[in-house]
Amino acid sequence: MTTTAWNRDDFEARLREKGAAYHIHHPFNRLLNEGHATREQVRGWVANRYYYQIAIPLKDAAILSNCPDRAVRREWAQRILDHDGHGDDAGGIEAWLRLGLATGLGREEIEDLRHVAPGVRFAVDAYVNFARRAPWQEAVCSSLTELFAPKIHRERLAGWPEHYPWIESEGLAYFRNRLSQARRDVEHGLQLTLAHFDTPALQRRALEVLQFKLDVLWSMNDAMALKYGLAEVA
Ligand SMILES: O=C(O)c1cc(C(=O)O)c2c(n1)C(=O)C(=O)c1cc(C(=O)O)[nH]c1-2
Repeated sequence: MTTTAWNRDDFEARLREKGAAYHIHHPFNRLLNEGHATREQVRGWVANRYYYQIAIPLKDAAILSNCPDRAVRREWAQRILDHDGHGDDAGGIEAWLRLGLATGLGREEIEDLRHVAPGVRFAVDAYVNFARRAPWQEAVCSSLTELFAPKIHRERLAGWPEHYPWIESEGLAYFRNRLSQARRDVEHGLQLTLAHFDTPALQRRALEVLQFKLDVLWSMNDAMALKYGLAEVA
């Protein structure tokens, strides 16, 4: 067992190694991003992931409610505005709904959550509940799967127009917006995590927390694979 803490670079490298378990490698995500999904699988994914999208601001509000540091709250609050929208910006949840419409889903069937699989609901709720109950620094750390998200968004932007020409291209705006937002968010979350988790025990805990969040995303994909199958289009 380690008796001294990793320095910041080594600790960051350990966190980044966790990317090997990111849902980018899940068979259901591979089916989607390699272009083998049916329309029903694509629509099912978008409708289920909507439940994650609407949970993110609840999760971020839970972090704010537990965080006594005003400077952190000032910066973190931006995430809620990004998703819920503000002023002329309709926000990420609305962008996700437009993605759904672009795939041929109706707004009502997305918003009423009729397609959401129980396992997706449980996994997402576990993430929100974790943020409500854990020390705010752990909840911040759990957002660090976003270290790995720009790659998965870029894969969709690069591949989907060719794989799924039936999706109206404006629908992909969500992924474009997230490229810059995720970079900014992850920089903030990462600096907070590297500063706070500075003993061997805390650093081990940070890796456990990140694994928990990876498991949330992986379980969502398991539930979607069970519901929509892993059969490829011919
Ligand atoms: O499409 C994806 O694969 C993906 C993954 C993740 C993630 O890694 O948690 C997020 C998002 N997208 C995303 O769009 C997003 O807004 C987001 C916020 C968070 C978070 O934990 O605070 N993760 C993610």
